[in-house]
Amino acid sequence: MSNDTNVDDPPEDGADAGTDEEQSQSPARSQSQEREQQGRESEPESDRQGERSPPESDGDRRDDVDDGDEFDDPIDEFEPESTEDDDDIETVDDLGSTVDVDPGVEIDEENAEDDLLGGLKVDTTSDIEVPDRLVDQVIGQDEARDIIIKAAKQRRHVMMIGSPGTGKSMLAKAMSQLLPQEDLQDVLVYHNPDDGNAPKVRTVPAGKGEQIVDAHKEEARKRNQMRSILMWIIIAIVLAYAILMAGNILLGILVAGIIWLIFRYTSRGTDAMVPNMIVNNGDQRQAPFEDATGAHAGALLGDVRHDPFQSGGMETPSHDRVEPGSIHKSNKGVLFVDEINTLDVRTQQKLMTAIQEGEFAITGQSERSSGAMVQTEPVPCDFIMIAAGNLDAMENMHPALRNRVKGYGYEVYMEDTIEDTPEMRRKYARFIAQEVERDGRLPHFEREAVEELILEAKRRSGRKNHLTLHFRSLGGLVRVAGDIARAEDKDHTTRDHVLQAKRRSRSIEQQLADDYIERRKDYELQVTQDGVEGRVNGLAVMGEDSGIMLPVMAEIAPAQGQGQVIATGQLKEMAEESVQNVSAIIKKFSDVNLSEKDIHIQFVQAGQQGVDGDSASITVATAVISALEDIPVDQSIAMTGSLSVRGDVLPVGGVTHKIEAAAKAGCDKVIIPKANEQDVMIEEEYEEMVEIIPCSNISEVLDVALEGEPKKDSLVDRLKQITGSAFEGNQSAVGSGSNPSPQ
Ligand SMILES: Nc1ncnc2c1ncn2[C@@H]1O[C@H](COP(=O)(O)OP(=O)(O)OP(=O)(O)O)[C@@H](O)[C@H]1O
Repeated sequence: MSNDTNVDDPPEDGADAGTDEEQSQSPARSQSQEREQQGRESEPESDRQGERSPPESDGDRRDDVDDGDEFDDPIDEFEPESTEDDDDIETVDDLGSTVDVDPGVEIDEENAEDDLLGGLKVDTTSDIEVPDRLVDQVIGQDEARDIIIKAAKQRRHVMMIGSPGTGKSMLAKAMSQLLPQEDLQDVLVYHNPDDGNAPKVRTVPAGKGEQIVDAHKEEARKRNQMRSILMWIIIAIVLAYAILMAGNILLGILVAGIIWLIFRYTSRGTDAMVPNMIVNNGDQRQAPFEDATGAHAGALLGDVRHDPFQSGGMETPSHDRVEPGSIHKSNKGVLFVDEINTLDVRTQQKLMTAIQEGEFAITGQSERSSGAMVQTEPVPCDFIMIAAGNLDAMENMHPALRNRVKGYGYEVYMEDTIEDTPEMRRKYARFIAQEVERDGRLPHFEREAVEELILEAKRRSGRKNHLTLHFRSLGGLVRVAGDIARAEDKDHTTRDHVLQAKRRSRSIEQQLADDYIERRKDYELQVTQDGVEGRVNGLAVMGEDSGIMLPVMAEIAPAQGQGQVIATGQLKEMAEESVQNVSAIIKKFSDVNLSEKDIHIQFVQAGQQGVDGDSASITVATAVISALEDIPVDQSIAMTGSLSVRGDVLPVGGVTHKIEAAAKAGCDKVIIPKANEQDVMIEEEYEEMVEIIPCSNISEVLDVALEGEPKKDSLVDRLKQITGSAFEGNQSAVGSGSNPSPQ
């Protein structure tokens, strides 16, 4: 591959990509650049109407690329248009770092702390200014944002790991806006007269490629025109001679036909001289951003199409069949690969080579295709890779590829929540304005609608004083609410629209959970009244945002041999372990000889998914103790909490959704771990329906859940003694019904 200013001639040899400046910027590319220093170029014989230029040294290619004046004829007249004037995108030197963007609205600083909009004095989101640059639109993720800015400056690769919808691809796109546009190049592939299966490659400054192709086409057109004229003159002479001199018109027609055929088939050669522009950055206003998520080898690494007519003058020249891959299209820009672990190992290895070399030859990816015979000179692919994925992406990523990213870049973990501050709430209001503007059709949101969405962001965070950073799903809510307002032909989206949207945009898990609850009501499987021995209403989470009530039943039966704990209901590993922990406590404090008994524990209708996690261990303990002691459990209570082997109730996830599920199912009280008390952010409508009882040890749980007084020296009584001190201390919390509001 070569890169010089003699734009219309393919070079004979040499390999290059990048510039001296890039050399200092991208250590990953040092090998290719060393080669590039040695690369030589010369013009081919075929193209230049007899003109030849001697091979010339590449020297400093930066100069070559930037200097369009030395273009040879006939391209000289096609000076590339300057791209500087219309480049209004800031370069990395004036990035402005992570300075906060002014929302363009007055702020009531005094009341900012208590105001859900952080003191923003706005009536609707149309009053809020949306920043132009994508990097300024990113909310939260300060570390990732700083890294992206730094990596854009230093041309480093980045690996972003985190939950979906937290801004990974947004940051990658933002990075492409930060890269300098003036480095962009067009890539042309030329026919190689010496070896038809080894097309030559040349890079030229962005915008110049199109001019070269046009010039070649024009040249080819003129050449064809000349040939046509010549052909018709010869045919006319032949016909005239045949008629006038030989007197044989048939012979004349025959010869004319042969001449026509000869001209027709030999004319294909002139078209072959037109280069194939595989990367065209002529119209690019910013460095390219290529999303190669889930791309197969051809789309990622480039391909050469199959040619069904491989001979007889019908074939398509190999350079015309070359297709660029994402790695080539993202040259000087950003290659974004989400779920990088889904790329097969060979593709990951090739990607690694491309990163290392900064250039990668294109060949046919299918072994059976005629394209596999073709291999171009190396094509530049000096991209910055942003690899993204969830935590498991790291495990399955090729270790050497990860090592490349680590060695020449940064790794960053995306945050899921951010502290709730007035400044952050102002940014959330701006997020809604951003989403409305991006969509282009949604009515702007009224102040109350924004407040409701910020409340929802708090709720979805699942942590006190935090806001969720799962913006994709929050953006989904904005769009549904806006769509409802639009369908009603309203000028603005109101709080009511947001509430409707929340009901409408329930996740599949929420819809399933609601369906379960309905069905259980039909079959009277849901017991929420009276006391039942050995039965406890447990609570579980489905998906990310939905709770479900899951009864647990325990039965004690005489053992056939050695007594054992038998748990059914598709328990997963963690849940099984929690059952073992519970049985440890019971064995220790019960005077019943458990070696003679089997303890059966059933997770009733746990469903297809099975039970994961240990958040049901207080439920299991309560059910078993109730069955052992023959004390009924109050069925108006539901509970969630993990249990330590010493009887402490430990915090669990998803308490808000679980409490809401218990309320929906008809329970009056919900026992939760005391440590989770601050995470409760239930919807207003459920606040009146349930009393929340935080507990810190199993004794407190039993005290609330079991009906009637425990007998002296019973298991319940003994448990009270071991957890007595903690129990005394937390007595006040029990039954207090503390019910934190969403705010
Ligand atoms: N931090 C953020 N600030 C502002 N908007 C955001 C942020 N994160 C996500 N968004 C919004 O959510 C949309 C989706 O985010 P994005 O595609 O970047 O997520 P992602 O992390 O790449 O998810 P995935 O891994 O599923 O591809 C963005 O287009 C943007 O509108």
